[in-house]
Amino acid sequence: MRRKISGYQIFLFSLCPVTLVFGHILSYWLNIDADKDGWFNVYFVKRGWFWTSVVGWWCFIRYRGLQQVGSWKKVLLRYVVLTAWWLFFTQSIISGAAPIMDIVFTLTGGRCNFDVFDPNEILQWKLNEKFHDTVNRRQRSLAKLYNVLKDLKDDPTNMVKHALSRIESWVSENKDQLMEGNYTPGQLNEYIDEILHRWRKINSSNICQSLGGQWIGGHDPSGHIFLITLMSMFLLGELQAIGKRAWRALWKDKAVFEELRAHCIKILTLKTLWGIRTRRSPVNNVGDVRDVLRALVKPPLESAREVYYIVTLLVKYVFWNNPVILLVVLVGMWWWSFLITTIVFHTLWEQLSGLICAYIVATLVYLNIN
Ligand SMILES: CCCCCCCCCCCCCCCC(=O)SCCNC(=O)CCNC(=O)[C@H](O)C(C)(C)COP(=O)(O)O
Ligand SMILES: Nc1ncnc2c1ncn2[C@@H]1O[C@H](COP(=O)(O)O)[C@@H](OP(=O)(O)O)[C@H]1O
Repeated sequence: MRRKISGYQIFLFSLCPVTLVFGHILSYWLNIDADKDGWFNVYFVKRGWFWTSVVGWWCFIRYRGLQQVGSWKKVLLRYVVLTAWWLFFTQSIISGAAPIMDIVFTLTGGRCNFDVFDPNEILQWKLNEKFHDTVNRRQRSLAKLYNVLKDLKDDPTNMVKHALSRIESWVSENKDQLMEGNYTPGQLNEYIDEILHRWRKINSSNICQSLGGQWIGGHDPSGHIFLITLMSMFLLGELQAIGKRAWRALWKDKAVFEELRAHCIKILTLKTLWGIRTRRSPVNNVGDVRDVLRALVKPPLESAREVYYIVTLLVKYVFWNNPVILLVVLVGMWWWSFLITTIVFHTLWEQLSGLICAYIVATLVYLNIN
């Protein structure tokens, strides 16, 4: 017999594909910049599986507890399947072997590139502006490349030493030395490339990045689209099981809002220095110094106490009693990053391959959750 798909499941299974189509359409109208090195990308999205695991498991523990062995074993199994797929697809877990996404990339003609100098500027010796997309990234990559080449100094060929001296002189902004050499920028790029590829098997984007190279040329399935699809479907998929309890808990605690309101009103109605009337001495009609001092010290202390109550109430309400709020915020953050990726990064085919690879596995896992 055919199982009925609920409205929630339609939402769960269509969120990422619909967002990809939506973002792709937006990309024709919008021309936005996204910072690859921004804190949100670096500390949240790029460590997304960590945040997703912590919030997902915390929600499960708070709403279901660990007593019902049957239920957490199923959750654990789903988590292990998704984690294993994420690891195989994006990380080099077996020493020397590349992750699936990097195997696809190299099989379709991609490689780690070291075109440091602009090959068209034979006399000028300019840095290749296409070598990494921002000045900061280029500088960081050059520093990495320099360190690697420096460690290869014992290489019998003169080439390495030559390349090394040239990058070093570039880094220290001494272009004159570059012009004196007998090489063209294009030849030097080739030397560096050859030396590094001969020295080490560069078969993953991680190794390439660690050497300062640029991972270009092949079909590069979007790691962000892949990871965010997997994370969103995990969080929203598990929300199916805890949703009702979470919703009830959210409204059970309504008294918290009254308490919060009372504390906010207290802060707003605290008497400040100019709100306090000092008692005047009947002898010389001068204001009482103690009143002034009290007015200086008391309001800040009382506000600090109220702020402390408010923060404690909020932390208890969100982190302890209603962690589903964290889950929803996290899904919102992943959705936003997904949208940005679809607008700014990769080709449509690379986005689609990232999506499909995560989507198929997550759909198989969550189609028969009950
Ligand atoms: C009830 C039974 C007990 C439950 C037992 C489970 C307890 C789990 C508790 C949770 C603890 C947290 C464990 C988290 C483990 C991790 O995942 S740590 C590693 C985190 N790493 C990431 O998140 C990296 C994600 N990033 C990427 O994969 C890549 O950067 C990218 C996004 C694919 C991009 O790749 P590029 O090549 O840079 O483009
Ligand atoms: N939403 C987003 N915000 C910022 N950077 C993003 C992004 N989506 C993708 N990127 C960046 O685009 C590059 C390709 O991403 P991916 O293959 O993971 O989809 C990565 O660069 P770096 O690997 O140089 O950091 C990644 O950080």
